[in-house]
Amino acid sequence: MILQFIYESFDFKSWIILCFVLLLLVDIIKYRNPSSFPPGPWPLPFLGNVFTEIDFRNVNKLAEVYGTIFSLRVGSEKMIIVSGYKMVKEALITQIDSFVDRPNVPLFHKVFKGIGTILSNGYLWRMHRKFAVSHLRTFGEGKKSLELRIQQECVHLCNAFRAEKGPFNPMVTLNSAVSNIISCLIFGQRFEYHDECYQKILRLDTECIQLIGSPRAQLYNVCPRLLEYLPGPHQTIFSNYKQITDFLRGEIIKHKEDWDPSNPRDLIDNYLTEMEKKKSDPEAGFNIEGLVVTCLDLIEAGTETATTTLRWGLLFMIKFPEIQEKVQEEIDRVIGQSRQPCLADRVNMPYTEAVIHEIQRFGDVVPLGFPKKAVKDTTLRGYFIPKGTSITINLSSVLHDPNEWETPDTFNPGHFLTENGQFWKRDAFMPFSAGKRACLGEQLTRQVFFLFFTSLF
Ligand code: HEM
Repeated sequence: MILQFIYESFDFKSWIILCFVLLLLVDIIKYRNPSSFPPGPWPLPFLGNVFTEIDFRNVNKLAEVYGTIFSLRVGSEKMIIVSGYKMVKEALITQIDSFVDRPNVPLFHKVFKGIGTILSNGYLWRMHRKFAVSHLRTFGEGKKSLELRIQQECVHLCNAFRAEKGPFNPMVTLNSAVSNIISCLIFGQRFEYHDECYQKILRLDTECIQLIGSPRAQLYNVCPRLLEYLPGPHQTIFSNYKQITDFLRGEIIKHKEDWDPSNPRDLIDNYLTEMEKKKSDPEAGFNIEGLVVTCLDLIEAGTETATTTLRWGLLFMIKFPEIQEKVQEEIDRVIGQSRQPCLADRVNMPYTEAVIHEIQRFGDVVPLGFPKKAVKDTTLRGYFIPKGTSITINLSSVLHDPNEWETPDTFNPGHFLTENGQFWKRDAFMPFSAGKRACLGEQLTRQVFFLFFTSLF
C-alpha cells in the first residue's frame, strides 16, 4: 500500500532526487572515515578531493594546514600523506613492515601488470627484488667491472660535450649516457648516441614520464573503464610503452639465441637462468613477461631520475660559480687533469661529495616517492590507518625539513660537511627513500654521479 502510494505520488523529477539522495547516503556511509583517521580537506561526494592536485607544492601547503599526517580521497581511493623527517622515519623505519606494498594505480597497472620489481607485491616482489639486488652486486665485480664501464661512458660523454659548438642543451646526451649504464646492466652493451632505434626508445620514454604527471593522464586513475575507450594522453602513454616493451621482447629473443648459462653477460642472461631454476615455483613469477617488466622497471626507475639530477648539478654549478671553483680546485688537486677519475678518489674528495649530495637534496627529483599502501591495520602517531590505505611519502618535506637542515631552502654544500671539512652523511638525506622498498639503485647512482660529475670537470 505505502509503496504503491509513493510510486503514484512521485513524478519523474522526484524519482531523480530520491535516487540522488540515496546514492549520496551510500557514498557517505561507504567512505565515512573510521575514528582517529588522519584529518584532511573536505571531500566532494562521489569524487572526493579529485580536484586537489597532488604535487609536492600543494601537498606542502596542505601539510601546513592539516599537519604532518593528513588524508585525501581520490575517487574511491583513500590516501594518507606523511611529511617531515620524524614522521617519515616512523612510517618507513620504525614501522618497517607496515607500508611495504604498492597500491593498484590503474595507469601503471595497465603497463607494469603488478609484476617485476617496482609495482609488484608479496612473494613475487621479494623474489624479484632479491634477484635485481644480487644482479647489481655481482655486475659490479669482475674484469669488466661496473666502474670500468662507467669510466668508458664518461669518455664518450666528455667527447660528445667537446664536439658541441657554442651553447647547447645537454639533456639528450646526458640521458643517452645514463641510459647506457642501465643498458650495460640489462643488455650487456651500450648504444651509440646517434643510434636511431635506441634514441627513439629514449624519446618515447621521456614523453611517457612527462605525460604521466599531467592531470589529464591522472584522470585515467579515477575512471579507467570509461577512459579506456576515449582518446587522451593515457593512450599515448600506453602506445609508447607498447613500443618500448616490443623492443625489449626483441632483445630478449636475440639473447635466447646465443644464451650460455655458464657465461652470463647481463641481467637478461641471469634472468633466463633464474627462470630455469624457478620452473617449479610459478608464484615467484620468473617468466618472459616478468623479464620484460623487470627490464622496464630499471629503465623507468633509473634513467630519468639520474639524468634530471645531473642536469640540476650542471645548473647549480653555473648558478653558483664560487662553489664550482672549489669543486674544480679539489678535482685538480686530488685527480689532476691527466688521468680519469676513479671511485677510490671519493674518500679524498669530501667537498665534491658534499656538493653531489647537496645537488640531490636541492634537486629533489622524486619529491613524493613512489606510492605505497598499508599491508595491515596500523597506528601512526595515534592515527588509525586501515589495511589497504594508500600512503604517499613526502620525501621533499624531509629534504627541506627546517628541523633537520640549517638552511633548508638554500643550496649549501656545508650541510654535508663537518667543521673540519670532512664529509658528513645526514640521516634526513632521503632522496632514495628508506625502508624495505627503498631504491635499489642507490649505490649505482652514487657511483655514476661521482664519475660523470668529476669527469665533466
Ligand atoms: C637519482 C637517481 C635515483 C633516485 C632519486 C631514485 C629514487 C627512488 C625512490 C624515491 C624510490 C621509491 C622508494 C620507495 O617506494 O620508498 C625508488 C625505487 C626504486 N628505484 Fe630508484 N632512484 C634513482 C635511481 C635508480 C637507478 C639508477 C635504479 C636502477 C638501476 C633504480 C631502481 C629502483 C627500483 C627497482 C625501485 C623500486 C624498488 C622496490 O619497489 O622494491 N633507481 N627509487
